[in-house]
Amino acid sequence: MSQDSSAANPVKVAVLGAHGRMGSEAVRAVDNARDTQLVATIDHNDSLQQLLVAGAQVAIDLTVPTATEDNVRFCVENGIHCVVGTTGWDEKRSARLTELLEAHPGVGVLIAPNFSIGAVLAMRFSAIAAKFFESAEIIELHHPNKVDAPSGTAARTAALVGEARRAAGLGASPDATETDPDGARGAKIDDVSVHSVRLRGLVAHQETLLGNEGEMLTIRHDSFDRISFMSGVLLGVRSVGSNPGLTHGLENFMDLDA
Ligand SMILES: NC(=O)c1ccc[n+]([C@@H]2O[C@H](COP(=O)([O-])OP(=O)(O)OC[C@H]3O[C@@H](n4cnc5c(N)ncnc54)[C@H](O)[C@@H]3O)[C@@H](O)[C@H]2O)c1
Ligand SMILES: O=C(O)C1=N[C@H](C(=O)O)CCC1
Repeated sequence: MSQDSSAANPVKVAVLGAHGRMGSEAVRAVDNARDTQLVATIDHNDSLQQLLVAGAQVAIDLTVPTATEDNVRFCVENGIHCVVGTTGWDEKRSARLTELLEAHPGVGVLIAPNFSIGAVLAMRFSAIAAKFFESAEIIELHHPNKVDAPSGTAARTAALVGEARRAAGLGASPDATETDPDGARGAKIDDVSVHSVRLRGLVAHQETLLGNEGEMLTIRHDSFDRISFMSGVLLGVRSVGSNPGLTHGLENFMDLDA
């Protein structure tokens, strides 16, 4: 699945959002890997034309929900593959991107709600376990500088859990709450309650709680440091060029069934 890259023939990579928390870590990761070459670093107010001048083959987008769609459109229209970690890719945006990619065959875009291997596995484990439990809720906990809630990972996990519950003929989790004026029961995504905590000291953490009479299964993942996302970012960079069209989720580039 991987693009043919090597130290002698490195993939030319640009990082968008390069001054941010994730972007600066990605700049280091791309710079340090033997088979990738950092050719451009772009942040707010920099011109995307730099990508063309630098001959970028893959752009990593780690910006903000309001900017990511325009960035990706520019890249696709110019034949640059994209690895996207930025949140905000709802169904409408994804549908527009799929249409755009149909007009640009050969270009690949990976949208990865979470690049950490543990979080990808936690999402998969949650989806597998979901049909065996009467109740399911998600708690996501992040640093207080995060601009969106709930997290992209929690939204994706809730969608996977909701889909598995529906397929198994389960309805919404039992809940006798009659009034919830302040949203104490969380956001509802695919009939799954998602609770968002923002706390100084945290990076990115999530729990899927699954309950039956007399038991609870907790599937928890913790990213203590943004380095945890970098092997996934590099896997995306190495794989996206040989996977044209839209790929949703890093698990598609991992051998989870082995
Ligand atoms: N998929 C994952 O594994 C993963 C992990 C962590 C964060 N994220 C997501 O990545 C995004 C960035 O997170 P962060 O914590 O690094 O945020 P951040 O605020 O630290 O960084 C965002 C950067 O993007 C820049 N920016 C804003 N508009 C831009 C534009 N039009 N072009 C280029 N740069 C622009 C900002 O100036 C800033 O430097 C968020 O959506 C976050 O949820 C994803
Ligand atoms: O720090 C963030 O912001 C994160 N964003 C992603 C999300 O919203 O799921 C991934 C985890 C970290």
